[in-house]
Amino acid sequence: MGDFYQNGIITNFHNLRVRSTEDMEHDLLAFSRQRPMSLVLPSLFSELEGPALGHIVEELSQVRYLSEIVIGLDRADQEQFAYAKDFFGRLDQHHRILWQDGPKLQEIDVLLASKGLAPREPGKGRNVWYCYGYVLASAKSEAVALHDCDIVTYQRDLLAKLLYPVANPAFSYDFCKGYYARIADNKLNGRVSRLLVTPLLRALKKILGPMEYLEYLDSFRYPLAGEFSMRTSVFNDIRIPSDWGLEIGVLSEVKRNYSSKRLCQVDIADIYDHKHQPLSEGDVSRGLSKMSHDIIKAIFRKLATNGVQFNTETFRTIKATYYRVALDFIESYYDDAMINGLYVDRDSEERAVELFARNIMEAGQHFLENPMERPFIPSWNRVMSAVPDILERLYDAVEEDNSNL
Ligand SMILES: O=C(O)[C@H](O)COP(=O)(O)O
Repeated sequence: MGDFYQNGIITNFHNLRVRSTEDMEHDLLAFSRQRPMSLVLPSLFSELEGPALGHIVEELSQVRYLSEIVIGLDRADQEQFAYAKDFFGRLDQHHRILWQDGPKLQEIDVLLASKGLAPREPGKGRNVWYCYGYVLASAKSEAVALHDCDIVTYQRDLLAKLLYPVANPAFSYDFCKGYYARIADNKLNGRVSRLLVTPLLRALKKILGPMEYLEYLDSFRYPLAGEFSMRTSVFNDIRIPSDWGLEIGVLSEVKRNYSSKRLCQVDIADIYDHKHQPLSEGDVSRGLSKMSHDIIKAIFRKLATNGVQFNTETFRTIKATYYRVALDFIESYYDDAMINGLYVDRDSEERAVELFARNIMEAGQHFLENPMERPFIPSWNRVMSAVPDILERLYDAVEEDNSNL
């Protein structure tokens, strides 16, 4: 059994392992009458052929409290879209697939691009953004959860725990982030979260002194978790990055719009494993190197909007401080792994930290040279004011694509 520690910044929902999934689902079914719920699944076509998604669909088809499942399907041609319809046909719930590369959704993208409002980069952020647009358009839910499609350890209680805080009408939470331990094959995973994000936040706190934003980000136990839930209206007014800065960007935006009393995190799984990307040390456009670059930039950009001034010297100091903090973290992770009978490869941990330290300098330099770079997708509120019938158009396009589901 875990602990029941509260960090005093956002509410932490623990798993004290005294309640069954069925009992929680029973409550959720009752809540759904007052507060209907949706699930968004951002997926690459390749994930339909991967080891996780088949089982996720099997688990989901036992869930009774969802009004709608919205699948964002990226990188699929016509034949693959037809295959996807069949694949997701096993879901009992009302569900829709957004065929992102299909002609109808591309037409909408072209329309938005002509007004400078379309997401500029492909990726998960873009996929999620269109899915939320569809959730707003279909107006079937008041609470919406999102999780990745590569979770090989998926159990349906993950979804129940994730939705509960925003679905219970007696609670006042608008946003909830999931957390867990990433462990597989007797190893600690979660390299970017453990070895970049937390040590970088601690280094920034050392250098910049107390800052509410840094305390807030640091209060999340797994800031990069791809699993979160929110009241549907939250999405109207947030701007998300289209790149790997998505998770940090969402946390920053909900902080900007809501009191921290309305934000929370929840323990959603005992263990969690997913598809692992290579470190890609030699290539900043791929793998964890690209991911770390995007995340570092997202944090620096947000600090700049909080009044922090950066120059090359600041980035050098951040890099050096980060490096020292991260090495101490490696020690702690190593010992924590040992006491749990797990394994940590110190050499690859140190190589990851060296790469992230280099990327702090590079991302910092990039930030200085491109101060106006904005990977943000506009909020749906802005898009709806520029193209008043956009939600109807999106809804109709998706309905037509899914007409024979
Ligand atoms: O969450 C993370 O830190 C990144 O997604 C990398 O995760 P991994 O080390 O488990 O592949």
